[in-house]
Amino acid sequence: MPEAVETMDGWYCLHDLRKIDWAKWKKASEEERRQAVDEIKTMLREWEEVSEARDGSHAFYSLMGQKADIILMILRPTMKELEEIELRFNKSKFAEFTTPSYSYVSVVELSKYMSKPQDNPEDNPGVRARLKPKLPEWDHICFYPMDKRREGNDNWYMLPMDERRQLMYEHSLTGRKYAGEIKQIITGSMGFDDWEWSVTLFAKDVLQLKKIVYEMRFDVVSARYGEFGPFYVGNLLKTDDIPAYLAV
Ligand code: VOV
Repeated sequence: MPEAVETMDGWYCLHDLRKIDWAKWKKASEEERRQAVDEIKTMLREWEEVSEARDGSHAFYSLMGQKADIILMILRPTMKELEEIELRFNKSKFAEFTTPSYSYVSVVELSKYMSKPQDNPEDNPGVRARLKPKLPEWDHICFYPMDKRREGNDNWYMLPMDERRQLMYEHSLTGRKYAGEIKQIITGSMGFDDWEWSVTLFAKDVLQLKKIVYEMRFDVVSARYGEFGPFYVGNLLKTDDIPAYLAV
């Protein structure tokens, strides 16, 4: 039986994607709109304080295309805290003008493919920091869920550990070419959501998102074993820019 790789798990993660009901938003009174904007700005400011205290992190972006208008990605030490945030957002004035379009529940995950058997990577402060990452405020985000294929001869879960390790090593070499251009957060979601992992990429230059995903398509681990869900791409929505984004 192939051996399962051990994972290290960090902060819990919720991706919450919503559409804005622009027709309803336009019909709302100026007072209602002001209240909704103030409330969302207050929430974000409070989350910025949580982030500064290193008790969590979040990202807020507007999305391109018609699948959704906004994405909130939030990281917290417990699932309970994620629930409180989701509930608070749902009960806010602003939520009255949104409809849910997609959500994803997972936990920041690093696997031990690259670590030596005698080492405990969690002793390494760099590894611990990656399990509780501060999400970068880079201009662009790309989010998608993915699986490893289990089909006939292309079954990731039937490969021996050494083969999987080698394929992950090759994957890491492609990834490293994008150091400084792309920051990736991989979260595991087996038992939590419909796909096995979520991939969230941050980029300063939006084109680098296309380039890394394209180049990785040729890594055997993606070419042969990768299956992908919907892709979402968007632009940073800074708290101070929210009134302009929502102005009608
Ligand atoms: C910025 C680039 C980048 C870099 C440097 C990088 C490196 C690494 C390393 C070293 C490791 C293994 C150890 C660990 O840290 O877990 C991983 C792990 C993983 N990756 Fe990755 N990845 C990147 C980027 C990156 C991308 C763009 C994708 C999507 C693939 C695509 O085709 O669309 C991805 C996927 C994953 C997944 C799903 C896993 C977990 C697989 C599993 O079976 O456990 N990843 N990844």
